[in-house]
Amino acid sequence: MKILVVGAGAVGGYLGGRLVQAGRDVTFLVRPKRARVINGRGLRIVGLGEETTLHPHTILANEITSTFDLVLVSVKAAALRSAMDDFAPAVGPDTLILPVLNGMRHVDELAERFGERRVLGGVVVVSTTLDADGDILRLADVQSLTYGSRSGPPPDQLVGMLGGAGFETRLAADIIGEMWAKWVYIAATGAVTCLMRGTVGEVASTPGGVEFARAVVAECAAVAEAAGHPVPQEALDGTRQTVTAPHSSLTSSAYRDLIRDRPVEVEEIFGDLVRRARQLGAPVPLLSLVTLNLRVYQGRRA
Ligand SMILES: NC(=O)C1=CN([C@@H]2O[C@H](COP(=O)(O)OP(=O)(O)OC[C@H]3O[C@@H](n4cnc5c(N)ncnc54)[C@H](OP(=O)(O)O)[C@@H]3O)[C@@H](O)[C@H]2O)C=CC1
Ligand SMILES: CC(C)(CO)C(=O)C(=O)O
Repeated sequence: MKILVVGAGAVGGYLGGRLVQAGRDVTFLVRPKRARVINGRGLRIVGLGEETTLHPHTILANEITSTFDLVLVSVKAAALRSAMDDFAPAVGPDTLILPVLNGMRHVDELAERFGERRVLGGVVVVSTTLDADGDILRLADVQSLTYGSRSGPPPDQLVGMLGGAGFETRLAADIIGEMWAKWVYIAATGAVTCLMRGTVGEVASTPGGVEFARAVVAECAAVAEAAGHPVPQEALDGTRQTVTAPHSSLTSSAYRDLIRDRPVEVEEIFGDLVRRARQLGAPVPLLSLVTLNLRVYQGRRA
């Protein structure tokens, strides 16, 4: 079973790297600069006491000559459109496409381009970033991938392809519900950390911080509920606990991008949630505020 990982960044490099370690048939679709790094110093996974160097197969867009069984899409939202052009030749009649981007709207873009049936839903929980050397730096010991079909039959063939490779995997019956739950989690974590410019713990240990974080979670959860995908109580309690933990060093990838002056996935994580909330009549003053705040940031960068 041939897997093409599109984007060897923090998420794709980590999951793809684990699959390489487990002996799976993995190729990374990369752009020339990233190819030079990986072909020079290797694909390195570091942090939390680990220092792993791998030498995976890499390929550039113009070198794709065959199709793959699975395309794992792990680019940032802003790069999705050009990535779709790049990996299109790798998509054959039976290829499945599994995106792991945060948010929801990438699924529609992929389905519009490649067809509803082959585009799965995916939720990844890792905490990784690329360091100055281009190595994949692990920030927390969490790694899971939940995936599932959005409409067609369950993709049972992926169980063996992705399972047992050093990260948890789960084939979900309701992947759209799981994506909403993750969206609530990431939007809440992102809003708290980006708006307050601090870690979860810094916000929670400041007077008013816990109340603020709770209000953000309530807003996000109300949108999911209004959209017909209420977050299960246990997951919601977990999110609330995570974003109000006083000593937590947790941030979000949106916040990590913000403090490094990189583009933030503003529209995908926050703007799209606000848009849906308005359509559904759910009040979202805090999410509107973080969206405006980050749009100003994004505008200044442009
Ligand atoms: N980091 C995290 O902890 C988590 C991130 N996510 C989500 O996962 C998604 C990916 O994030 P993350 O991995 O952090 O992002 P990164 O920026 O670290 O990685 C994205 C990678 O995609 C590559 N890329 C972009 N366009 C192409 C292309 N056309 N062909 C090949 N490679 C391409 C970039 O390479 P280049 O060097 O060429 O620009 C880059 O290496 C986002 O939606 C994010 O929200 C979800 C959970 C956790
Ligand atoms: C799970 C979490 C919060 C890990 O960083 C994430 O998805 C993100 O930051 O994008």
